[in-house]
Amino acid sequence: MQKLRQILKDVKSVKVTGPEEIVITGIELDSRAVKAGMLFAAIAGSLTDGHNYIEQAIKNGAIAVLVSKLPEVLHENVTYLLVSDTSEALGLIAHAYYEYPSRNIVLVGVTGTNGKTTIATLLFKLFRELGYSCGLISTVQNQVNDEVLPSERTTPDAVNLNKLMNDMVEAGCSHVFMECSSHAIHQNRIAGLEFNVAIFSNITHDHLDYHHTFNEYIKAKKKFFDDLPATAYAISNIDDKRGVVMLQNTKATRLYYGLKNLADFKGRIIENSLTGLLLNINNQEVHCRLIGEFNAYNLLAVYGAALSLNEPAEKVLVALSNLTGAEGRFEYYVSVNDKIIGIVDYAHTPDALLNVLTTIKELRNDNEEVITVVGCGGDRDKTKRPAMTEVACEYSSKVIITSDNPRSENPVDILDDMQAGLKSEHKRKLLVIEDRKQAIRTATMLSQPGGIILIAGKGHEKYQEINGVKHHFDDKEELLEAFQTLSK
Ligand SMILES: CC(=O)N[C@H]1[C@@H](OP(=O)(O)OP(=O)(O)OC[C@H]2O[C@@H](n3ccc(=O)[nH]c3=O)[C@H](O)[C@@H]2O)O[C@H](CO)[C@@H](O)[C@@H]1O[C@H](C)C(=O)N[C@@H](C)C(=O)N[C@H](CCC(=O)O)C(=O)O
Ligand SMILES: Nc1ncnc2c1ncn2[C@@H]1O[C@H](COP(=O)(O)OP(=O)(O)OP(=O)(O)O)[C@@H](O)[C@H]1O
Ligand SMILES: N[C@H](CCC[C@H](N)C(=O)O)C(=O)O
Ligand SMILES: [Mg+2]
Repeated sequence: MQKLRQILKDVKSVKVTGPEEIVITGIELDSRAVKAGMLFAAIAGSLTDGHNYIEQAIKNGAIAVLVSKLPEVLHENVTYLLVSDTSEALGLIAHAYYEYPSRNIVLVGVTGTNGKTTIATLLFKLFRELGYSCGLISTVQNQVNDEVLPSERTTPDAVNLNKLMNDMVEAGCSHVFMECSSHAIHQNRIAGLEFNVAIFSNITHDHLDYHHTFNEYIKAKKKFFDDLPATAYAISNIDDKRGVVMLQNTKATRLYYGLKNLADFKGRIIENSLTGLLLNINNQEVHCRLIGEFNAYNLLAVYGAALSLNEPAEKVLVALSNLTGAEGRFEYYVSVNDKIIGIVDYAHTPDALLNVLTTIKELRNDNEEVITVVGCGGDRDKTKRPAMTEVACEYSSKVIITSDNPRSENPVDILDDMQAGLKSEHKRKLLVIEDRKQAIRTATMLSQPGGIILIAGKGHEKYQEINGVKHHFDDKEELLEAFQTLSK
């Protein structure tokens, strides 16, 4: 419950029509979920516009509405708040409604195409290990210290995000680590939040269904750094082509990490094996349990963030050496009889797939076969489909393409898209098995003893989404069952 006047304090230009001295009981951006006494925020979306549902919101009990254009007929007992950008105003209002949670914690945000979940999760685990009370907001799960909460999206909408962050403050958290997806930045879900540290991992091909061009996608991510205050630290990957540009217009203190170029947090890989990474970070050696060059970057980002928050290097390195990665990221299992290695990984972009497969290539012997099982999500960026198949074929001995959340699309159409323009030498490596369970079974049956199977794209996900229904499905469970069948 908050006074309207109080929560409008940060919205610069707002024209109020109707009663001003009111108290609201909550904020909603979906008219269907509005309850008595709430403020309804009308947001223009990709499918429809919240402005079309103002009447329904009022019928459901809204006493205030946030709009960018006034409806023709106004209700006397409803307060209309006219602003130029409702999604930005909503961010500021939600932050104020939940008593500015970001001001009461150290807030670290991570953006980039790949690595957000890994970096945010490692930071959460690291700071827990260092003795802090912490919150995590991520694709896999949200967490308040040891309490695990389900996560529906990478970054929740402004209302749920501020509510969750406020719960974290109330639970005594001193630090919160969160992923900031490009959708979230673009839709102002994080507007008004005061970040202490912002991290950029990398930018490659993804989400062009939403951002349309690569430049728009870059601009969306860059906005995160442009909006930082001068007191914050902006930490970027200097080896990424866009690593410097990302921080070009930030007021924050710029810091860089990297393996190749000169950087504030400079790493070198001494050894990279299936048991982990031996790294040299700023002239100190550390052995970490994560695997692959891309994880060396993630670990450097984590190290940089911890040092910028004044944690001592020695303590950070000791804690880092104990950490495991996030669920469903390069998790590997070995079959009992045939010593087949099965790897479950969330790679769902061409770049992530390339990274994972080149890492596997570095770690295996030349004579070991690699079978990749991969699919592409329905209602998502279609241009990545053939690119993912090409990468999979280039770096695997055999590829089985299959379903990965077809959503409202016909799975066969997605599989067709994945084969568009495929070179003939790649076609020869390809099997098409729509049913993901069968695809995983087939991979284990085709695998030679000592071979490697990569199951890519779903990682931690526990479902297969078909026509709006989420059916239980777990790559790890399927892999282990297939291994058991093999050993019978
Ligand atoms: C593409 C995208 O980001 N969509 C988000 C967006 O929906 P939209 O623009 O399609 O909304 P819409 O359906 O057009 O409706 C517009 C507005 O009208 C309202 N409405 C609609 C119908 C009605 O009867 N009443 C009503 O009030 C809606 O609540 C909405 O506020 O705004 C909605 C409200 O916040 C979000 O729920 C929705 O996320 C959907 C579920 C989604 O799938 N988002 C994904 C793509 C996403 O955000 N992913 C990122 C990154 C993923 C990654 O890590 O790679 C994430 O952060 O999770
Ligand atoms: N720094 C990195 N660079 C490139 N690829 C990476 C990096 N870190 C992880 N990956 C690959 O990308 C996959 C996704 O990693 P992660 O979940 O950490 O990224 P994310 O940015 O959170 O993804 P999403 O946007 O889907 O939530 C991993 O399973 C791995 O294959
Ligand atoms: N969280 C991201 C990646 C999902 C990866 C894959 N499993 C898919 O469903 O496309 C998204 O919703 O776009
Ligand atoms: Mg993520």
